[in-house]
Amino acid sequence: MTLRGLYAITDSQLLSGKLLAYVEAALDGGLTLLQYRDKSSDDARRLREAEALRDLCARYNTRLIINDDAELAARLGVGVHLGQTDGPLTPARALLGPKAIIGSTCHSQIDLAEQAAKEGASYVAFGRFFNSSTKPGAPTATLDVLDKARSQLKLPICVIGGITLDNAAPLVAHGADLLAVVHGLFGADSTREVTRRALAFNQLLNTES
Ligand SMILES: Cc1ncc(COP(=O)(O)OP(=O)(O)O)c(N)n1
Ligand SMILES: Cc1nc(C(=O)O)sc1CCOP(=O)(O)O
Ligand SMILES: [Mg+2]
Repeated sequence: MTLRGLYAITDSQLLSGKLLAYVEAALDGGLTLLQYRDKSSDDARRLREAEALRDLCARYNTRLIINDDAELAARLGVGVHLGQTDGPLTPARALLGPKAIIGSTCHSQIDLAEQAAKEGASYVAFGRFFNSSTKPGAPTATLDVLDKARSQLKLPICVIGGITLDNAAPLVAHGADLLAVVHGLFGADSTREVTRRALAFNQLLNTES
């Protein structure tokens, strides 16, 4: 499976009251993956919103990924992203089946990525590369790890953390396949601007490789 492109991630505060409109605007500009990320414990809302996003993504032929929650992903028949404390990958792969997309947070550690590959991850995520208002305390990563990852790993490489149109080019030049973005995409004043940014991210991915 080729996984390359813009990977939009939702944020419940940033997208409060405009989740579907802003996600559809991003889809209009082109998304390879969409991650539903809601850190609240409102299970009913999470199910409702995730179902709506699954149906929306299906219209655009974009794969939906649920953050943290393999059970919810299984219920909806979509993929999951798991961090280092979100449970093991092997049972998640068994639960979701061979075709599901499963992502793994590896911070800046190649050994974590090699382990994730062995346990059935579909892509590995490194970050954070820049200051992030969404997750300010995430451990940092540098371009060196991206170079190592590119030369040592066969899986698609995702980068995350403070990525914007102004700082993404070096990440692509150093081998990133997936640009995972929250604020740099959705922190916009209008749906039109979200679509413009998504189109521009895609252009950047196509010209830098
Ligand atoms: C694509 C992608 N990469 C990294 C993360 C971070 O996952 P995690 O470390 O589990 O942190 P939370 O997002 O759960 O706060 C991610 N969600 N997506
Ligand atoms: C959810 C998340 N994980 C990170 C990591 O480094 O693992 S950084 C991050 C936040 C990404 O949002 P923004 O694009 O607004 O910085
Ligand atoms: Mg997590």
